Amino acid sequence: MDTRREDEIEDMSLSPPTMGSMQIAGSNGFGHSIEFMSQAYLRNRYSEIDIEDDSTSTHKDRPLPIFLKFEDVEFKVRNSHASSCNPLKAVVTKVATQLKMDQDKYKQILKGITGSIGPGEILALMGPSGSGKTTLLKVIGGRLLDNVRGKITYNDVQYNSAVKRRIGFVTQDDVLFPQLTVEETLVFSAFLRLPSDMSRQQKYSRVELIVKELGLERCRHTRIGGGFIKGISGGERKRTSIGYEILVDPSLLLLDEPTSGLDSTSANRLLLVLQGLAKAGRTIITTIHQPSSRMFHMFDKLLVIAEGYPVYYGKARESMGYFSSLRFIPEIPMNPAEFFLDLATGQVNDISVPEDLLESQVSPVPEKAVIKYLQLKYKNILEPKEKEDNHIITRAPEQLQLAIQVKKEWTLSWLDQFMILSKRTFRERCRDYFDKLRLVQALGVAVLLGLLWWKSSTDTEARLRDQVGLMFYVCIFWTSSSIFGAVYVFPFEKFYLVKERKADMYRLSVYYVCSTLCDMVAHVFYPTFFMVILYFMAGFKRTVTCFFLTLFAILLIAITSQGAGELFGAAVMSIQRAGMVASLILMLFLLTGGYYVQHIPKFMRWLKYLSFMYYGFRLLLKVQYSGDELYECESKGGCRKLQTSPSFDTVNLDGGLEEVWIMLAMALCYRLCAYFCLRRRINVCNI
Ligand SMILES: Nc1ncnc2c1ncn2[C@@H]1O[C@H](COP(=O)(O)OP(=O)(O)OP(=O)(O)O)[C@@H](O)[C@H]1O
Repeated sequence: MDTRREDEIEDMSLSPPTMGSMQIAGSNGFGHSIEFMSQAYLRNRYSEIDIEDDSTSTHKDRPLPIFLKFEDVEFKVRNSHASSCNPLKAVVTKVATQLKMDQDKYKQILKGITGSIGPGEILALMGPSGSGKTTLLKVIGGRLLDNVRGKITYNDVQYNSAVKRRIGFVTQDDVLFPQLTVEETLVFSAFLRLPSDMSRQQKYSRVELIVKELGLERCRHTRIGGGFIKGISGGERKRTSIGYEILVDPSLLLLDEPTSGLDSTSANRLLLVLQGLAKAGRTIITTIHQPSSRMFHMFDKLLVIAEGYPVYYGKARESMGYFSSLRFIPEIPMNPAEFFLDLATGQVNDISVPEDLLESQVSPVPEKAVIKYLQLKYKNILEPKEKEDNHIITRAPEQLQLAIQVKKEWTLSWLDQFMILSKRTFRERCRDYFDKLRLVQALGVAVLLGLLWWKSSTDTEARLRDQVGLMFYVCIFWTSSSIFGAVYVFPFEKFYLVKERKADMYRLSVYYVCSTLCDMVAHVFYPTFFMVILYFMAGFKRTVTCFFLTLFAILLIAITSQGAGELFGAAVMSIQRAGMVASLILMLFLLTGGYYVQHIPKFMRWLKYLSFMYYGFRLLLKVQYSGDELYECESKGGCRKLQTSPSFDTVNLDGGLEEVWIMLAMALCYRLCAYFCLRRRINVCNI
């Protein structure tokens, strides 16, 4: 057994090993990384490293070049399209589309967009808000597959799971775990995504290289943050998101608004990084709102979209010339991006317009007319461009076409994925602020209950009643605490899960098992601390067996409730609705738990058999009061010792195995249902 290997597993995200021959000398500054990036390009750095060490690249050579071509791409959605995570609506939409029904209810978002891009190039998608940039990016990235028309090819091959692995997608909102540091984020991603034939040392080195390439050294040990947690800056967050994607050396990198929220200097630096990545052989497409003139000149190609139609596609540096040739000329000095956006929204206040457009319209020219004019003009010149693009695409080498048709396989075995993901999940959940609050709450409530029920006994009927009341309260407390502790997990992690599943990082079953087990630690430890405090303060039966059996009953309640919480969360997948559903069901379980109502009418009796609180409470009673004595439980709560044979409503408190089996079966059943709900929900979710 390789002991070093074990140590590395233990301390995966701590100090990465030194890089030996790959150590990059120089300052930690971001500017230096850029310099480094261009040097990397000039010396074909990735290939050199492969020869020297083979430790930084996923592939033997530079990223497999991807020639992307999209022809006449159209995309539509139903007008009444609601939550994309609603499987029922998704199925109805799909069926309606296939039957070609409800055509008028569709909204056309992309209306015939054509273009192409090769390795080493950056294509900028520009257009006003709502014009369809993100949608086009998602269609190209294979994130929207239904209702798409047109042809999209990657080295002349259509989208498939092998192509998917070659695509990196940086979403507009950075989907990163707030509790992890920058380095942990990258290390865990590297361990989950890089192939198993790469050694740990090589994976660390790859992270190290990315950290340096993207100038993340200064914040590598800072948490990502967000919400209540103070974390890294917006620019650092964006660079971490890019690093997360380029870890696996994608050939096609798609970025949605990577500069949004950044100041112009940070945005400019980010684009320099992208330029470096493109020069290293990647194909890059980015949507961008208002780049500065300096940034604009870093793009190789430009696609301007207005209301879903293309109004310009071609070399970025020729774009001004194109609009001038149409006689759209700015009357005041304007940044090119600003000029194109004005045109794409049809606002021509400071722009002189062609005479034929002026003649056919009233003054001032309506916005719609400008957009229509631009679309028509673009259509007329589209033909020759297409021919030129075809020429580029058909030159894609044969071997690339073959190389991309690799069958999809998981990079790691189930167990390996489990080992890495459970470590990440545990670390991330342990740092959760709310989890710590739950522990404080549990300990506080235990002390409070202990003081209120100080040394309670079963000497008199009234005292017995008190103790039974305490038991039911404990039952309620752990049911609600565990349900609410679990119900938000999947709705909250939905976006992380969708993102990582789209990148094929791990199997859903691995995620589910890791999530359940890591959460279970809290669901086991917190009730244990709680019971240690409460049990002896409240004066329950003082025998070791009784203590452990009571603890076991509480743990069973907590674990079954956790399963129920997971199921409710996975079924609704929305933070607001999950809370509401959990409260309603909890109330139902509480009422039918056997304390408030015992003589439930026959037609409603089935409810109590669904309530695990009913079985949990019975189990607690049996543990505390089992023996020779028989107790009669009354409708107003409480039980009393019986001297004679039990009456009709008497519960025989011996045993308890039946309740244990029922609750174990319920815990398992809830989890199985939760897993299938999660699978169903996540597969139709989109980000
Ligand atoms: N699933 C959907 N259901 C309904 N409408 C949608 C859907 N997806 C996109 N749209 C609509 O399509 C249009 C284009 O959206 P898209 O997000 O692509 O625009 P965008 O150009 O990226 O905008 P922004 O710059 O503001 O991000 C918008 O009007 C949007 O409301």
